[in-house]
Amino acid sequence: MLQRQAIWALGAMSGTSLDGVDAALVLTDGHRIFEFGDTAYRPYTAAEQAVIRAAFGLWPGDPGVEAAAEVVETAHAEVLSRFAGAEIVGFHGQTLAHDPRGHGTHQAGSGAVLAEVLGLPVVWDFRSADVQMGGQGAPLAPFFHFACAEWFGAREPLAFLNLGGVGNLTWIEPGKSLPEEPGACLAFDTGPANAPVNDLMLARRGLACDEAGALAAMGTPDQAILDQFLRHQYFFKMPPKSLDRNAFHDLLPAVAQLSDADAAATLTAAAALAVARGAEHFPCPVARILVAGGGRHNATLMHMLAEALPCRVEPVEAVGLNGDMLEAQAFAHLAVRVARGLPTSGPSTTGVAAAVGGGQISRPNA
Ligand SMILES: Nc1ncnc2c1ncn2[C@@H]1O[C@H](COP(=O)(O)OP(=O)(O)OP(=O)(O)O)[C@@H](O)[C@H]1O
Ligand SMILES: CC(=O)N[C@H]1[C@@H]2OC[C@@H](O2)[C@@H](O)[C@@H]1O[C@H](C)C(=O)O
Repeated sequence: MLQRQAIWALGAMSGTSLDGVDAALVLTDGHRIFEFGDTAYRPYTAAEQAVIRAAFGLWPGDPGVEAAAEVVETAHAEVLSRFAGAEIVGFHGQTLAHDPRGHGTHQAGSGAVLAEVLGLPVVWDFRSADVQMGGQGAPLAPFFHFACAEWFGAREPLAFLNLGGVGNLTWIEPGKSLPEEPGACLAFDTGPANAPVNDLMLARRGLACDEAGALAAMGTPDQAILDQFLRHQYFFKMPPKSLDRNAFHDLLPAVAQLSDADAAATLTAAAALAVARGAEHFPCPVARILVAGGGRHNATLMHMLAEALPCRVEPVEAVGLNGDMLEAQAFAHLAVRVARGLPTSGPSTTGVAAAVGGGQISRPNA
């Protein structure tokens, strides 16, 4: 593999919401993105979701983990074998447990199994090395975000916001320096994003989410609850920082007395205000925040973000990116970085002691 040559890499991500597997082709040399290629999505069946969900919080060797890994491998093999032309695969797997200061990090699914099935080198286990060197093991998308900013010709500082179960921000100063050098990127979790609203919708309405933010749009946020929310110690920590998923466990009980619409409005406003608090940590202001992840389909959340932030808030589609595929594309790009010995995280993105190239590479035996 020539060091400078761009190759087609195939990335795959199975997110925390457990809806399915996203896969995408990227032409990259590990530094620059030259082209985005085909994408595909393979939903999990309800039965598959149940097997994986039963293994949430478990570690390698625990009962139930092997079954979850098999489901993850089968779904990935199915969707990834639809593609032709890739030279390498970046396989994130499904995070079952993440405890950077304790056990470590655990993504289900073996890259070695996939390498055999696909007949391609597979880069996987992207997060362990970072955690072992004292990093948070997440987020890993920032160096890819940096390459995206260069790809669409950004000249001013900007930020990417991912609105999944939690929110995370990457602040970028394009052209400033290579992303492996501190100063060009700063990344951190903002706080809860879609997860509390989803939990509320499930508990009160039996629905998976607040479609387009329609319920929240009918309610009024409760200011006292929001004030209390913003006093949480997480907002006073300096980035890079990542969220303990249980850190905001008292948010849902706090809205128990509110009507469905007011509760949805309050939780949606909390997500937006958490992002605004996060933006206060940017080393310098940005003109725009580009939003990826499912939360950008929530019009009420997007509206509240625009109100809370002193800059433009736009879906990543505004610059020609695909907000549903960004994470899969990130692992395609990161796979090439790993194969070429380039770092995948650094002190300003995960808090790791020094820039580190995570991931192991499995090659087919034949
Ligand atoms: N049309 C919609 N209206 C409202 N919310 C939506 C819509 N589509 C997606 N969402 C929200 O986005 C969530 C899924 O987001 P996404 O696919 O980015 O999560 P994920 O990648 O699994 O999570 P993470 O990035 O935390 O791993 C859904 O659970 C829902 O809350
Ligand atoms: C441990 C883990 O799987 N974290 C995921 C999760 O999903 C979104 C957010 O939480 C982010 O921190 C990360 O994934 C993205 C792709 C990242 O590492 O950048």
